[in-house]
Amino acid sequence: MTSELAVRTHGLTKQFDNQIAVKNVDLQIRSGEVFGLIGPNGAGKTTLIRMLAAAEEPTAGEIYVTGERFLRGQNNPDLKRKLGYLPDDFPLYDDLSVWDYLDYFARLYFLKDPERSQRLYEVIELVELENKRDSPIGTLSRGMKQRLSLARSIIHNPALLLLDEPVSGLDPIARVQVRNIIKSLQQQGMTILISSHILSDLAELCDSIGIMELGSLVESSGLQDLYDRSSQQEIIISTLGNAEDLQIELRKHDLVKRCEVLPNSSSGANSGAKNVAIQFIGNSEDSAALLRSLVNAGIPIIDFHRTQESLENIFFNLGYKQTS
Ligand SMILES: Nc1ncnc2c1ncn2[C@@H]1O[C@H](COP(=O)(O)OP(=O)(O)OP(=O)(O)O)[C@@H](O)[C@H]1O
Repeated sequence: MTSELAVRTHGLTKQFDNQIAVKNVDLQIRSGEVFGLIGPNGAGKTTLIRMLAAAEEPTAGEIYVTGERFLRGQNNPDLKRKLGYLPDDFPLYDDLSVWDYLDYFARLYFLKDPERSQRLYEVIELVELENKRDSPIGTLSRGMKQRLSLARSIIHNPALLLLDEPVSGLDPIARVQVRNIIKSLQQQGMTILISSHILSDLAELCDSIGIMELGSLVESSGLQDLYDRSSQQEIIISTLGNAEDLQIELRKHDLVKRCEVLPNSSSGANSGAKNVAIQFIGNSEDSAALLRSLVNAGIPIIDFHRTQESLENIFFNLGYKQTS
């Protein structure tokens, strides 16, 4: 991943009549990262994505994609070629076959044979629709249709892929398939912005998270940074010594907020060990420093296990409303 920015917006604003849908958004997405956009219904996610996709003209502000500025009121063809966009309601044509549908869009991007056919084979393999290549779209399951839409949005190998609710309405297996495709695309170097109400999916996929509320981007940071800042971590520490010695050492640390000796486990690899659960408010480096100091104090640690709060809990802890 490079530190170059794939997306940069400055003061991006969209007003519909009396309604400000997106308010003064400064967004930065690094090249090669998967950026998750979350927020309650009506927060402005779709409007923001539509402006980035050049499907909606901003009322004010600027958009740069891979350093190139969108010019207001112009067609920006070169810039649009860098973008792939999967809206949440893109129409499919039931009578067309998978191949003909993708071929149609490949031609719109002026892909010429033999590269065009090669690209079609490539994306059909990526979205695992090889055995449906000649099937009419109307006969595909919902999950297959969504994978086909994803294939359509990347047919021209865009630098930036914008996905608006790509897993909504899909069953768990279909969601995993879409997630795996997104991971493959990231490995190929694509930058991906994805909005979703399914925070567990985003937690698995994203490098960074942006939170929108009432049109504003109220949070934008690396996922790990968000966890470090916002989550109340629990750490389970197991010692071969006695629990009191461990507790005495733990109480010397300001970042340890609660300390509780757990009942002994009578089976498993750690049977006989004493387990202590602590509430810890530090980041990853702080927990590494805590472990180091316990070892240096001569406590015979055999396990030190951080549990991570879910992204959903963090979202609620930050005071935001239900997302779906
Ligand atoms: N074309 C439009 N005309 C008028 N108002 C609009 C239009 N599009 C969106 N809005 C309003 O802008 C606000 C933001 O809507 P948007 O669809 O961007 O939110 P969202 O975060 O994507 O919501 P959801 O999670 O429900 O998809 C809402 O109040 C919506 O009613």
